[in-house]
Amino acid sequence: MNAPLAVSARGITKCFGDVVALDGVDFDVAPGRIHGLAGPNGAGKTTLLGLLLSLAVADEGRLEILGTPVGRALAAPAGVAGFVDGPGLYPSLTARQNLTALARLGGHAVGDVLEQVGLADVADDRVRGFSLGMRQRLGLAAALLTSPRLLVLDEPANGLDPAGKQHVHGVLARLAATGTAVVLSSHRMDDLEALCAEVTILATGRVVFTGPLAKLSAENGELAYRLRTSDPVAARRVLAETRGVRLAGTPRDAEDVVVRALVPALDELVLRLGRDGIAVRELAPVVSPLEAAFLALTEQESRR
Ligand SMILES: Nc1ncnc2c1ncn2[C@@H]1O[C@H](COP(=O)(O)OP(=O)(O)OP(=O)(O)O)[C@@H](O)[C@H]1O
Repeated sequence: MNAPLAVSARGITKCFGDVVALDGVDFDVAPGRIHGLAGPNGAGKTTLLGLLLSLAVADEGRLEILGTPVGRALAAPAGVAGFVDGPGLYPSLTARQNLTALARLGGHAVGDVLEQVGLADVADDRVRGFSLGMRQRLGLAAALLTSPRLLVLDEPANGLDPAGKQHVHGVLARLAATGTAVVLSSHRMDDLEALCAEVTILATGRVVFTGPLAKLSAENGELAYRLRTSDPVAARRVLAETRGVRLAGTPRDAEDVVVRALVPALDELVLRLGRDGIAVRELAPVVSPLEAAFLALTEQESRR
């Protein structure tokens, strides 16, 4: 028999008074997947993560976690770990003492998880003096102690420097490779693109996209690309003559142009430039496909 879905949500609705935080949300995550949750402020991301951690109960809908239907009790099913709104830590204890207090819950050795998140050198320092990024990593270590099969994280890269971020990404990727599902929210589209093969985009409590990132890029259509060539004047002439390519602006650096095109038209432009002896030195989307889709989809929703 196949392993059950880590998360299966159907028609989840959650209100706070008059505010509809989640409105009929359908959402699946398979084991071993890193699933990103994106959406503007107030879209419902934290509310959804809170339901996965059993910090709150949905008003309507059906939620199954690791194959177990979630009832009305505020108790997370076995195998779920994570945190929203920052990890709960004791500032007056050291990193090691914090984890030792939690380690009675089971699983891994404290030293091992401190090593995994890159805090071994500061294990015996008091958490009071920890930076935001260090606290985030310690929160992740606390979650790892229980060997979760579903890990839920709200903005895990918050406060992390680039090296710390890479470290945490590595930890999550290794965890997913062993079959743990990870659901994380982020406002950073580049982080989501680096980590997740699939995303859900929420806007005002509704799912406006859920599925593989590749599908999002394919559906998104025309993107803006920054183009740098060896001969900007001649390049402008070629692009004016190429069907399906539009000049969308000239950035501050006059060497570059911004063009809008679908991928086939862009291919044609590059081939023509080459045939005319104009070298393409740089060609990249101005905003990533995920960011472009995010903006387009969440804008549509807010106009409803
Ligand atoms: N405990 C609460 N009481 C009242 N309203 C709440 C509560 N929690 C969330 N809300 C409201 O529900 C909506 C969704 O909030 P939520 O925090 O889930 O959004 P979010 O996508 O995580 O936002 P952000 O990106 O700003 O963290 C918002 O309108 C918020 O004000």
